[in-house]
This record gives sequence, C-alpha cells and structure tokens, in this order.
Amino acid sequence: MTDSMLELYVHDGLSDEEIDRQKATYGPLTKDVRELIQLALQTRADADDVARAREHLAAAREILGCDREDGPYGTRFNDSGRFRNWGNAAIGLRNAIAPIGELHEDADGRVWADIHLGPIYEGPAGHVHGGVSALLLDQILGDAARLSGHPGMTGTLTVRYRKRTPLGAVHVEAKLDRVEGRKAFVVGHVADAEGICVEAEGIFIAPVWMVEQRDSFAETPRPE
Ligand SMILES: CCCCCCCC(=O)SCCNC(=O)CCNC(=O)[C@H](O)C(C)(C)COP(=O)(O)OP(=O)(O)OC[C@H]1O[C@@H](n2cnc3c(N)ncnc32)[C@H](O)[C@@H]1OP(=O)(O)O
Repeated sequence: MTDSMLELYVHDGLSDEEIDRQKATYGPLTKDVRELIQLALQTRADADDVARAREHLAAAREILGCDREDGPYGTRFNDSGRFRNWGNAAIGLRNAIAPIGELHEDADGRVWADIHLGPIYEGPAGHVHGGVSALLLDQILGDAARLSGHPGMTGTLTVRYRKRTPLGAVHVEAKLDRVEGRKAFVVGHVADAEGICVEAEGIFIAPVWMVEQRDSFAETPRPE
C-alpha cells in the first residue's frame, strides 16, 4: 500500500455508541447540505433574498468551521469492525454529493441500490451525466467484488451507454462474474423503469498488500 493510503486507513477506537452519535449528528447535516445544493440550482429568490440567505450560510460556515479536520476522511474502523468511508464520493455518509444511500446485498451475491438522481446530476438535458453513471457503477461493482470476498482497486471499468438515463429513480446493481488470480471481474448495470440504460464490466485488482490482508478486508462489513 502506498504510504498515503496507509496513513488514511485508521483504527480510531471509537465506541459503537460514539459512532451512532456521530451518525445521528452529521447525517442530518449532510442531508441539509444536499438540499442546499439543489436549492442553489433551483431557487428563484431575488438578489436581496439571496444576499440574506448567504448571510445565514456564512454564519453556519463560521459555526461549523471553528472545530474541523483537515484533508480527506479516509477509512476509519473500530474494534467491533465497523468501517466508515464517510467521505466516499459515491456513498459517503458525510458527503453531500454522494448519490448512493442504502446498499443491499442478496443471498446470491447481487449488490444493488435504488437511487434518486435529482437535477444536480444532470448531463444531457433532463438526463443523468455519463460520469455520474460511471461513478455509481464503479462503486457498486467494487462493492460486489468486496462483499464477495475479493476486494480490489478498479483496474479497468468498461461502460456502455445503451440509452439515455432519465433523471429520477434509477436502479444500480452488480454481481461478481469470475476471479482470475488477483483480478475480480464484475458485471452490472444502471436501469430506469423501462430497463437497462448503462452496462459495465469492471476488473478489480487486489494489490499485493491487499491480498496479504485479504481476510480482514473480506470480513469488512458494508461501509456505514
Ligand atoms: C477497498 C477499496 C475499494 C475501492 C472501490 C472504489 C473504486 C475506486 O475508485 S478505486 C480508484 C481507482 N483505481 C485506482 O486508482 C487504481 C490505480 N492502479 C493501481 O493501483 C494498480 O495499477 C493496480 C492495483 C490496479 C494494479 O497494480 P498491480 O497489482 O501492481 O498490478 P500488476 O502486478 O501489474 O498486474 C496484476 C494483474 O492485473 C493486470 N492488470 C494490471 N493493471 C490492470 C488494469 N488497469 N486493468 C486490467 N488489468 C490490469 C495485469 O495484466 C496482471 O494480470 P495477470 O495476473 O493475468 O498477469
């Protein structure tokens, strides 16, 4: 593992109660900020009202910024094996731009999520940005590899956009296809109510350091 990844893979010794307390404190903040992001796009407030709202936002920034961490969140875990990737751009609990909420895993290894992609994820007019679909697929395919006991870094992600993906409700799912040495091949797709919009194959490669720790990674529960 590169030093920078090792430094951000931290046993922070938090109790389960403290983790729950942090979830209860920061989860709603993330939700508020997510709504603000959409409001910044959609508000019709006039200049005076925008100026007034910005004063409140400045006050909030001052309160939130007076005691803060620097840099990325990384991966944190505790003695009971609860892992937190709360900064993750696709699924992080404290990341207001992360579109994935709850992740599900079926007994047959299929990993899936139902997601609402609002207007802040727009690419072509009224439709999901292709990079956002790739983000969702990278995460879900990676989770399918990890939850099947073959965690790895994305080596290659091949994405085929079969039809446009409308903004709104989408379903994303993935499943391990096969394993060859340190490489896990995973397939998946993004679908709307009419069917598959984007399909993908990912090759997730376990670096040597990850293979050496495979047992502990394989037991990793889904990120909170
Ligand atoms: C726990 C973490 C979960 C994260 C999930 C979220 C998804 C992400 O965003 S991950 C971030 C994006 N990905 C990255 O930044 C990865 C950057 N790349 C790397 O770290 C390395 O190139 C890595 C780990 C992919 C491969 O490195 P390394 O282990 O040295 O590979 P190497 O020994 O050269 O090759 C091993 C095998 O993989 C193959 N291979 C190497 N690179 C690739 C690749 N990019 N694509 C496909 N196959 C590859 C080789 O041909 C070789 O195959 P074989 O065993 O059949 O000969």
